[in-house]
Amino acid sequence: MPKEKAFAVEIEGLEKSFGSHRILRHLHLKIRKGEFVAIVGRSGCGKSTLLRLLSGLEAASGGKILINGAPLSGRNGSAKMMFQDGRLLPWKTVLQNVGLGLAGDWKNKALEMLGKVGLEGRANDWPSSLSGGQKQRVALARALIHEPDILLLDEPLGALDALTRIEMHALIQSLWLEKHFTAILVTHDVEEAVALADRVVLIEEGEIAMDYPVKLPYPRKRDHALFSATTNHILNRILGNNGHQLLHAMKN
Ligand SMILES: Nc1ncnc2c1ncn2[C@@H]1O[C@H](COP(=O)(O)OP(=O)(O)OP(=O)(O)O)[C@@H](O)[C@H]1O
Repeated sequence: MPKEKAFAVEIEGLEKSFGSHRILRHLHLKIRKGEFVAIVGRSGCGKSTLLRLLSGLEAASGGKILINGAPLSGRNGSAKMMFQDGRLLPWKTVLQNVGLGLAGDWKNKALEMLGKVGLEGRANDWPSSLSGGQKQRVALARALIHEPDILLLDEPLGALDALTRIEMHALIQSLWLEKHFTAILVTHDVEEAVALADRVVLIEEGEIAMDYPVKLPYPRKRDHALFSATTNHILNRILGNNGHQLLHAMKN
């Protein structure tokens, strides 16, 4: 029998309010080491808030978060976060951005990481000369160079065009398959969630309303017979009772 993997993240009864506005209510979620979990839900349901709580940027109003079995207090040193805007420093070169915060032989490490995201030729360029997709490749390299246990992805591909997104899915997936970090992705795009995640988790009214295992092999292929059926199933669940009619209307 294979040994069950330990949990990277255990969230127990998590609560978060802003003033009298309760965003997360008694939320429970466990994520195993190396899992890829996508978090979906309607705008404003608290997806980004949950990621900020996991990164330690925000403090909970109640409940517990355990990271690798230990209670989280303050900044989460096991996690790196990637945002929709790459947040590159414009006064540093691409290479310097990737090597930020590293000591010793940082240049060679940064060059190797840039190679993994396909941008070794742009090392000495300024971030302003890169396309949106290239900036996100640099942001991904900058996060992964620290070999974090956990990668928190807050809608990192939200501003990219559809084709670039698909290329980024392949890149993120191949790096995840190679490096075995735990990934937690917030996204509006259910297809993106199905393209990447082991599990798709829906937040509704401050709780986990659905935890759906995506049983498709890696590397994921969009033309797999079950790919669109899985996407539609999840979309229907998010949209509620009207979902089926809505999807049907959109397709006709
Ligand atoms: N610092 C804050 N102070 C007050 N309210 C906040 C703060 N941060 C978030 N909120 C509120 O909490 C709710 C959840 O916000 P959050 O950004 O987590 O939602 P989301 O699900 O990520 O939304 P979207 O999908 O639109 O990005 C929103 O109503 C938001 O206005």
